[in-house]
Amino acid sequence: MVVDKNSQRLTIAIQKSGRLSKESIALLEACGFKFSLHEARLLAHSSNQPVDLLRVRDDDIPGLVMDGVVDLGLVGENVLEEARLERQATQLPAKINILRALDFGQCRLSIAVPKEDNYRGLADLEGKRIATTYPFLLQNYLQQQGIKASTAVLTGSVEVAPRAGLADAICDLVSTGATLEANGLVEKEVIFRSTAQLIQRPEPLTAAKQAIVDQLLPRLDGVQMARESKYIMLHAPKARLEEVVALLPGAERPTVLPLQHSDEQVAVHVVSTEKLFWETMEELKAIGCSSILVLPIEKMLG
Ligand SMILES: Nc1ncnc2c1ncn2[C@@H]1O[C@H](COP(=O)(O)OP(=O)(O)OP(=O)(O)O)[C@@H](O)[C@H]1O
Ligand SMILES: O=P(O)(O)OC[C@H]1O[C@H](OP(=O)(O)OP(=O)(O)O)[C@H](O)[C@@H]1O
Ligand SMILES: [Mg+2]
Repeated sequence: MVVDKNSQRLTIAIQKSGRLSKESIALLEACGFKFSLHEARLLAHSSNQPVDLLRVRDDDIPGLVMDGVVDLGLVGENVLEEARLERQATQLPAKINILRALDFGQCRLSIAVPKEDNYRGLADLEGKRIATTYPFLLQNYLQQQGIKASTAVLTGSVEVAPRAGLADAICDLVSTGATLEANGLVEKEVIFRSTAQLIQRPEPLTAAKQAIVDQLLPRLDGVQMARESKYIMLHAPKARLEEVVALLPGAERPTVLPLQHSDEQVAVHVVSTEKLFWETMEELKAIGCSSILVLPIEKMLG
């Protein structure tokens, strides 16, 4: 399979199978692209747009985009930054356009040590060996902190390295912390915070491809904004309207409607840009609100 660099079809590289795969496809589909995916195939065509998906290991995505082999990529910032540092060190082109930070793939790259260690601070890592998949991000951090430590580069199962006698500490991705805990490790230093990113190759796109990106970005913003927002409807006592609005996060301009057969109560409709917690709903009820409905929003534009 060869990706034709001069094709008029916009090529987007995504992770084939892993933490970002499902959400990458779901996001592009929510933006209106239709794909028919065959598990074994690397390339998937969109049936309704001149767009192709290239499904690869996430480590390959930054290089493919930086070299202009594909036009766009969806990849974790951790993998992107690691590739950028590695390419800078080896004098390879490392330019990239970051188009958007995305709302999935949130994790952090942290240094963790065995729980029985009496870790007092970074200075304890001086002269030690740290196992990691991200040697450039790690060495960059250690250098900034003035610490000299060696690295053992592992592409997987980093968390077993201390027990296996391969390293004194690890530097790996953490989300819930369950992997560290299961391996008797404790998180000590967060060195990088990451989320998935939409990236574009550095050279300008053809007008036809640029037109697709110009259409994609507002749709993507709309999808992400809608995912964070809720449509809230409730009945509120007219006399306590100000208190009600103050309780609703991000709802500065509510629609207030009269209710038939009621002078004291009004209907309030708002789009709230933040999560609405049970506690807030209970407070609304306590000041006399009723029929409180919280609805998901599918799409938002302008
Ligand atoms: N626990 C996590 N929670 C949330 N996001 C994560 C988590 N672990 C990793 N990620 C993000 O998802 C990306 C992909 O993680 P995954 O574990 O699938 O990578 P991988 O094993 O290197 O996959 P590949 O086979 O494509 O190389 C990571 O680079 C990171 O940005
Ligand atoms: O803090 P936690 O919620 O436990 O998540 C952290 C784990 O998640 C990732 O691995 P993943 O589960 O994607 O599998 P992999 O190691 O096979 O890539 C990462 O490499 C950690 O091992
Ligand atoms: Mg990988």
